[in-house]
Parts: sequence; structure tokens; C-alpha cells
Amino acid sequence: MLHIVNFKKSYGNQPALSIPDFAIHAGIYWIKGVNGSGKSTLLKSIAGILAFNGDILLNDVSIKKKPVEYRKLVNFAEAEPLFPEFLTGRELIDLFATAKDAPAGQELPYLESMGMAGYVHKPVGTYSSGMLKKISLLLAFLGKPQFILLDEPLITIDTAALEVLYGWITEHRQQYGTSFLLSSHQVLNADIMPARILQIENQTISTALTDEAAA
Ligand SMILES: Nc1ncnc2c1ncn2[C@@H]1O[C@H](COP(=O)(O)OP(=O)(O)OP(=O)(O)O)[C@@H](O)[C@H]1O
Repeated sequence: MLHIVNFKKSYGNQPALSIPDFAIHAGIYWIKGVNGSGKSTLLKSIAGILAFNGDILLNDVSIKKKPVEYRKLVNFAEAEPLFPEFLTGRELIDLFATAKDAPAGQELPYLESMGMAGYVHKPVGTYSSGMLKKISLLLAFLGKPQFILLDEPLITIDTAALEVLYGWITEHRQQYGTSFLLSSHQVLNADIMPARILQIENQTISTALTDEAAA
């Protein structure tokens, strides 16, 4: 499903990540690594918003050879989302729904289950960090992406929202066969949502040897 080839990313002359050849099958993955190990760098590269050397393929579609087609396949929620403050949540949803060819009304169950209907018509500049995080997560579920990348999805959302997010992930996986890559310093609940573990260390990625969970 995901194939990373001859990948190198540096910031200036400072190497950040080097991945000669790495592939994973469809599933739910939890990427672990200490602060500064390169998790966000990898997620942003896979999302197509960070330039790098080498190539990344999703279901054999290369980001370098078919960037438009590739970007339709992947959605990304940033760890600390930033949106123009004057736009309402509703306007953001409409914008993303159009860009991602989302089915009409796809956002409605998400708005309801996460309790966002009461504030979605207000400008995002008035949102708390948790409210903003919920909108950014919802945006990542719009359309029919084959791969959803969630960078630190658990930070700032409350316990109830966490349960709802687990539900979104497992449902999207069952309904559309979507794969997920989550970075998190918090422990994911393996009973509710089993995830395979990937490890970033020494500026590269590997499948964790302790990974016993089934995706
Ligand atoms: N814009 C940037 N300019 C220069 N260096 C950067 C930039 N972004 C990241 N880095 C460096 O790249 C390395 C990886 O950073 P990255 O943010 O990917 O780590 P991370 O694993 O997501 O960290 P954290 O767990 O703290 O969020 C770090 O050494 C960091 O200093």
C-alpha cells in the first residue's frame, strides 16, 4: 500500500531522515519515536506538503510522477492545525469536501458524533484548541482517501472525543478499506483499536520487533 524508496530529507545541510526502501500493507499503524526523531517530517512528506529526495508510492501511484492523482489518495491532519481565522468551520468543510470529492452530507455524522454542530458556523479564530483539533480531524476524514495521516491526533481532545475518534477510524477502515498512520506520544488503546507499530529512530523507520498487534 505505502512504498518509500530512496527517501532522503534534510533541513538545510542537516539530515533528518533517510529511508532506503520501506513498504507496508494496508492497515492501521502507530508510528512511535522520541521528540525530534522525524515523525512529523515523515507524515508531511507522505502527505505531499514537504519536498524530499526519492519517491513515495501509494498503491503504486508515485507522488513524483502523478502528484495530482497521488494527493487525492491521502488526507492529513496536522499536529497543530492552522487555518485562516476568519473562515468558519462550515466554510472549511465545504472547501475540503469540494477538493476531496466528498459525497454530499458525508460530514454530518462526524459533526454530530463529535458534538461540533453548535459551533461549526462560527469563525475558527474563536475556537478553543480542542475544538480546532476536532475540525481538523473531521477534514481528514472527508472524501474516500486510501490513506489518512493523523499527527498527534490525541492531543487537546477530551476523553469522550477520543472514543469517538477510535470509532471514526475503525468505521472508515471497514467502510472504505482506508489505512491509517498515527503518530502519538500517548498510548493508543489496543483493545479498542489494534494498530501495528512502526518505530522511527536513528533517522530511519522500521517495523517494531515487539509488534504483535493485528491491524
Ligand atoms: N522546519 C524545520 N527546519 C529545520 N529543522 C527542522 C524543521 N522541522 C523539523 N526539523 C528538524 O527535523 C528533525 C525531526 O523533526 P520532526 O518535527 O519531524 O520530529 P518529530 O518526531 O515529529 O518530533 P516531536 O515528537 O517533537 O513532534 C528534528 O531534528 C528537527 O529539529
